Amino acid sequence: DPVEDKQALLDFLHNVSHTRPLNWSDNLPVCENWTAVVCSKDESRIIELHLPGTGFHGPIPPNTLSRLSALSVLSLRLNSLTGPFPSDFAKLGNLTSLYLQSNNFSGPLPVDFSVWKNLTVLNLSNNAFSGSIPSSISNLTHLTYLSLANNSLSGEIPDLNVPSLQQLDLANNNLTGSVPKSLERFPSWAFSGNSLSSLALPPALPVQPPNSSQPSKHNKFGEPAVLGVVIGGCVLGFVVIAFFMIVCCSNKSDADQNGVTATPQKKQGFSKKGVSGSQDKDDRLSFFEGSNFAFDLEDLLRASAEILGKGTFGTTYKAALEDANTVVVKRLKEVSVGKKEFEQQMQIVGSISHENVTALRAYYYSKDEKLVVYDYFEQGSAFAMLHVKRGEGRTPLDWETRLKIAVGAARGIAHIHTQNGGKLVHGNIKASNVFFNPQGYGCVSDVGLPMLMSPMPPPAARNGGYRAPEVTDTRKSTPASDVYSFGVLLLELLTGKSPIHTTGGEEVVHLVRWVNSVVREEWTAEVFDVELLRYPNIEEEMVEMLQIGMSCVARMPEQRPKMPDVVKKVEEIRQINTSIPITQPSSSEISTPAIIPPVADIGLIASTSQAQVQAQAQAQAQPQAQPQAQAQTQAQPQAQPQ
Ligand SMILES: Nc1ncnc2c1ncn2[C@@H]1O[C@H](COP(=O)(O)OP(=O)(O)OP(=O)(O)O)[C@@H](O)[C@H]1O
Repeated sequence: DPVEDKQALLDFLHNVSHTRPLNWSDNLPVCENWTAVVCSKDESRIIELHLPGTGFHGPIPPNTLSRLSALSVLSLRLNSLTGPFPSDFAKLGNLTSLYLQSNNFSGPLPVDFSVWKNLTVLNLSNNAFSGSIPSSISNLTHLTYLSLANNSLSGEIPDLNVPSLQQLDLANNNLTGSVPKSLERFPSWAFSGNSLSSLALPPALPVQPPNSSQPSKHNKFGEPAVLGVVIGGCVLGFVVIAFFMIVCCSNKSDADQNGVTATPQKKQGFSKKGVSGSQDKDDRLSFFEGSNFAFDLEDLLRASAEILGKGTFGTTYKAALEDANTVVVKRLKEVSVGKKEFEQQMQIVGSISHENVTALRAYYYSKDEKLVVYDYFEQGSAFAMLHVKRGEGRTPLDWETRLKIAVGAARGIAHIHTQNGGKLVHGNIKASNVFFNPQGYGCVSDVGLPMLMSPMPPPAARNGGYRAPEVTDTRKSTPASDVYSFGVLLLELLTGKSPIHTTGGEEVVHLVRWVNSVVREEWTAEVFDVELLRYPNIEEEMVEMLQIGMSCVARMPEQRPKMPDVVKKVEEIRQINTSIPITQPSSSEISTPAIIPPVADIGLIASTSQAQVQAQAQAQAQPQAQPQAQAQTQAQPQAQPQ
C-alpha cells in the first residue's frame, strides 16, 4: 500500500466536510478497495484521484492532497469547495489533468503555471476566480484543453501561444480588449459573454462540433443528444439564432474536452450572465442514499455508451464509466410534470429499498433533459432470456428460473403497492422491465415512470399486450392494472410467447385471448412453451401458474386478485409439489407458510386446477354475462384440498 499517500488522503478526508460517504477505511487496502483512487502499477503511489460530486464543502485542507506528489489526474469537480486556488498544488508537478470546475473557488489564478508543465487538461470553469488570465499558461506546451469559462476573470486575454491547444473556453467572464492573434483560430463562442470588442471576435462559428475532427470513441451516448445544442444554431446565420448557438455551444464545450460530441444541455454556464435558463447549479445528478457511485453528469457524458433500446419513455443507454462501473441511463422524453413533481416522484421511487425492485440510483432534471440512472444488469431482462435467440443454439429458460422470475416480480410489485401510502403503482410491468437480482429472482425496474409522462398514448404493439383493458380508456394505471400486466407476464413465462405476436400467417395474436380460447375449448397442454416439456413433473406447477395468470388478467379490475394474494399463490406453486420453497434467502415481508400436501392429494390438486382453469376461461369469454361464475372460480382455490 502507498502508506504515505494513504495518510495524506485520510488527513484530507478528516479535515474536509463532505456529504457522500467514502469507503476510505484505514484497514482496507487502498489500491484494491478505496473508491475514487487509482494506484501506480507497483501500488507504491496514488496516481489518480476522482472525487466528483462528493459533497465537499469549504476549503481544501492545506498540506493534504498536495502530498500526493505522484498524482497525474485530480478531479474535484462538482463540489462546493471554497477558498483560493490551493497554493500547495504547486507541489503536484506530475499533474496531467486538473478538474476543479463547478466549485466555489475564488481569488486570482496562480501566477506561475509552469510548475505543471505536463498539464494537458485544465478545467477551472464555473467558479468565482477573478483577476487576469496568467500569461504563464503559454508555458504549458502539452495543453490540449483549457476552460476558464464562467468565472469573473477580467483584463485582456494574454497571447497564449500554445500550439497543442485544441479546445478553449473563456466564455462568460469580464474579459476586455480583443482576441489575440494566437487564439483567433478558436470559435467565437469560446469568447462570448465578455466585454470584448465584437470586431475582434473570430468571424465564424464552426459548423461542426469542436471535437469532430478527432476520432471519438465516446460518441454513441452523445449522438442523439446533439438536439438543440448544435443543430439549430449551425443552420442559420441570423443574429438571434447565432446568439442562441453561441450560448449553446459554449455550454457544450465542457464535455467535448473528453470526446463526447454532444451532451444533455447544461444550464450552469448560462446563469451568471443572465441568459434565460435555470439559474441554479442544475447540472448535478441527484443521488440516493446507499448509492456508492462516485460519478457526476460529466462522467456520464464522457462515458463510452451504447444504446440498449428505445422504449416507451425514451432511449436507454449502457454507459461504462471511467471507474469501471457500468450504469444504465434513461433519457426520458415527453416528461409532462414540472421539476417539483418530478423530484417528488423520484424521491418516492428512490427511497424504495427492496431485493425485487431495481434501485433508482440517481436522476437529473433540467428544462431540456431528464435522466434516470439504474444499475446495469449484465444478464439482460426476462424478455431477452425468454425470446431472444429462439431456435438453434439457444439455452432455454428453465422452469426453475421462470418460477423465480414470477416470485420475485410479484414480490417487487406487491412492495411497490405499499409505497407512498399505498398510492404508488408501477404502471409498466413487462418482461423487458424485469431483471434478475443476485439470487436469480425477478426484480422490477422502471417504477412509476408513466406517472411522469403525458397521458399514455394508445398502446403500441410493444407494450399494448400488457396493458389492462380499462387503461386504454382511463389512461391511468392502478394496482389492479399492474396485476393485469403481471398476469400477462405469467402467461408469457408459461407459453414462451410475446403478449402480442404474429403467427407464420402474419395473423396478430393477442396472448390473453389466445390462452383463454385454447383453455376454453378443451384442457390442453398446448399453451405451454415447448421448451418446458423437457422438464419432468412440472405439469401441476404450470397449471397452477396458468390459473394464477388467468385470474390476474380478468377483464374487470375488481375481479382480479390483489398483489399480496398473488404473491402468496405464486410462492405456493412450488410448495404444492415439493418441500423446496421458492424463497429468497433474505426474503421477504410476506411470509409463506409451508404447505406440503400429502402425496396422494397431488393428482386431485392437478385435476381441480385444470377444472378451475377451464371455468376461468369460460368466465373470461363472457365477462359481462358470467360475473358470478368468475367470482366463484376465484374463490375456489381456498377450497382446494391442501
Ligand atoms: N438496467 C438495465 N440493465 C440492462 N438492460 C436494461 C436495463 N434497463 C433497460 N434495459 C434494456 O434496455 C432496452 C431498452 O429499455 P427501455 O426501458 O428503454 O425499453 P423497453 O423496456 O423496451 O420499453 P419501456 O420503455 O416501455 O420500458 C430493453 O431491452 C431493456 O430490457
